[in-house]
Amino acid sequence: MAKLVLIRHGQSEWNLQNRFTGWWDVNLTDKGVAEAKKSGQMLAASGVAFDQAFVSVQKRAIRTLWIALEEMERTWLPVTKDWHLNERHYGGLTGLDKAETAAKHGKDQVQIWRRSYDVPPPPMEKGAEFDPANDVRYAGLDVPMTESLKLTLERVMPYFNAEIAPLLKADKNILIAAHGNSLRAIVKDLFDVADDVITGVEIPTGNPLMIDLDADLKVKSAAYMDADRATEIPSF
Ligand SMILES: O=C(O)[C@@H](CO)OP(=O)(O)O
Repeated sequence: MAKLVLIRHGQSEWNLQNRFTGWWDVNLTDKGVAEAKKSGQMLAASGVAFDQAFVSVQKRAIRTLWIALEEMERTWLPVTKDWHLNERHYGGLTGLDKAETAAKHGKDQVQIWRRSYDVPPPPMEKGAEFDPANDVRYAGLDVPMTESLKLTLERVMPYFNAEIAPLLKADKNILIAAHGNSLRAIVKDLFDVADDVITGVEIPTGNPLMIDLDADLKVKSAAYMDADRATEIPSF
């Protein structure tokens, strides 16, 4: 049975400041670094032998993975970085304060932008302060201007199915370091979570979710490694 571990990056500077982040490339806080270290220590203690790791092209996830691999004495592990694992693009909300935005547009509207399955936030304006479109790492890509969870899933899952699923089916143990919503997309698909239920699934920062998968990628067991910071796992 293959093991798949999903780690959401440790606390980021904009998690701490309560700002919509999306594709903006913010760093980890000291607390985020500590969460990543603890993740690595728990993964080392689990004794699982990982074959490969995957990560987005955003430094909060890359650093989380690197710090965890350091703790595991596994910095030599093959790592694939790919933008398909990026956080969902937060459109025109990127950089704004979540509480101020709720005060301006109403809590309900902000909750729809944050957690509805298929309503994307207002699009990013071209050339706006936090528009990543001209970032060299995205050269040649049709960078989205906004993404709902549904749109995020539609870019994450074809990548997962093409690049990661075959490894899991071949019984390889895989580590993925990514983001609240790119991981929510993977969880939705693997656990077959309904559209109106996935919106209530909150993946904690820096807390590895260890999943056992059979050869058909059916979930056989799943648990957060740091039980004190665990959230509810969807049924399977
Ligand atoms: O700001 C973001 O990019 C995400 C993750 O931190 O926030 P939310 O909880 O609204 O999905």
